[in-house]
Amino acid sequence: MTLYDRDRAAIGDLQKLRFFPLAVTGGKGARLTEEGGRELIDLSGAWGAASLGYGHPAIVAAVSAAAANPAGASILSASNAPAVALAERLLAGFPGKGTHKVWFGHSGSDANEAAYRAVTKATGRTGVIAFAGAYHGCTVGSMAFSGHSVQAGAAKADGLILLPYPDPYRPYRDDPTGDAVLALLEERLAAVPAGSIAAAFIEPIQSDGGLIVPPDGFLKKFAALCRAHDILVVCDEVKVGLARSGRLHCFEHEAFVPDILVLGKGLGGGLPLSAVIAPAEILDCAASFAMQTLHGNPICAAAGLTVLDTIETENLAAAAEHKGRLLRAGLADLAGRHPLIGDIRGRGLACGVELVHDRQDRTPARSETAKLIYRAYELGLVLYYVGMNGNVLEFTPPLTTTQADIHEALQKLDQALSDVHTVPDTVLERFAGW
Ligand SMILES: Cc1ncc(COP(=O)(O)O)c(/C=N/[C@@H]2CCCCNC2=O)c1O
Repeated sequence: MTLYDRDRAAIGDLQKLRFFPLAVTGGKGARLTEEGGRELIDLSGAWGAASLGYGHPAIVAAVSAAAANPAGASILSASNAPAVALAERLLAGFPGKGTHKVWFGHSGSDANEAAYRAVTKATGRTGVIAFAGAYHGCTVGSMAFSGHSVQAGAAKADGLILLPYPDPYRPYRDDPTGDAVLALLEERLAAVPAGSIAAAFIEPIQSDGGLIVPPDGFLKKFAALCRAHDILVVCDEVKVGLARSGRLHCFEHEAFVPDILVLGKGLGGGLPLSAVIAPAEILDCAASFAMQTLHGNPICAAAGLTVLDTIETENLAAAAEHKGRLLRAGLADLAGRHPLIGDIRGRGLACGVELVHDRQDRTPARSETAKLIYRAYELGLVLYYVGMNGNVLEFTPPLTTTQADIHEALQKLDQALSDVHTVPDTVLERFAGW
């Protein structure tokens, strides 16, 4: 039996989001090694979690040292040096006014859920604003204010106001500025009792909803409108934060500062680690309220400290900005030869390529997208798709990806685009995708 066959026999489908039979035995840099030794370039970086790629020497050294002399295993009932140091580092890099503190978790889901539960507890308000297409997590609490189609069946939060995300390529009410979304929010707020909304959750680039960069100025106007109604603004930067967008924090592109920042994925450099940075009065509103045994694990915290150090020492925000421009320029070159490419967008190394049947009517090319990433896998690329129409290639490679990796990946993608129509429909029957 192959490794993938053993996976199918031993691990349930519950947590699988599969597009092709990738079974990994190792990794180095931006490359994964399959059983049998084939190397693939990972353009997803494990959905953005492998921020420093695989086997980064600094991570290996930090995790090995922490594992050899672990400062306990949790922050719940004993403090530990790595977690305290990481909290201090995160606060030093957050420009929020007043006193903020940190909550540590394992995932973006538990962090968003903790943020939601804490703001409703601290304010006594139950309402929450969020966006269609938003993926804030896969726990009951984080699904309650997520708007992605994959969580459509989940129970939604009482008083949830779900807005269309301002998408310049598919603009709500044909308004590319996003002002029509703000007008809708004003209408929805007028229809609820004043002071009933606790917080608004927004991704500064909506990732699983289609790697959508909002129109310039939207985030700042959205935050101002929320604050005019005394509504806390929560930025979910689990995927696009921590240098990926070309700035340390993605919100910096819009010169506004959220009240609460949620981090995850790349914070752990491939280990399970998330964090919420929020005003002390929110995170001190109760004790033993949002806890899991291994929260604040010192080995994961050591990894987090190394990620932040490496972002600084290797200047990874500027690197992401530069390499992202190279990537998008290469994708634009491909668009000249492949009409399937309808739109190219992103900031830094958070890029999206929307595939359409026709550039005029922009009908989503869902089937071709699934076939393309399957063919790309056969050619040696790991690349997944996102979007409410399942037609947006998502590029969130390790921030340490080299220019040579990008060049080689673009060549393989060029070939995959040429080959899409050779991929039989039957291939997709084995993989559920989104
Ligand atoms: C902006 C944002 N916020 C929170 C989450 C949830 O993070 P976890 O999957 O670490 O719980 C995510 C997770 N996104 C999904 C994870 C499941 C597989 C599909 N691709 C993602 O990136 C996210 O993108």
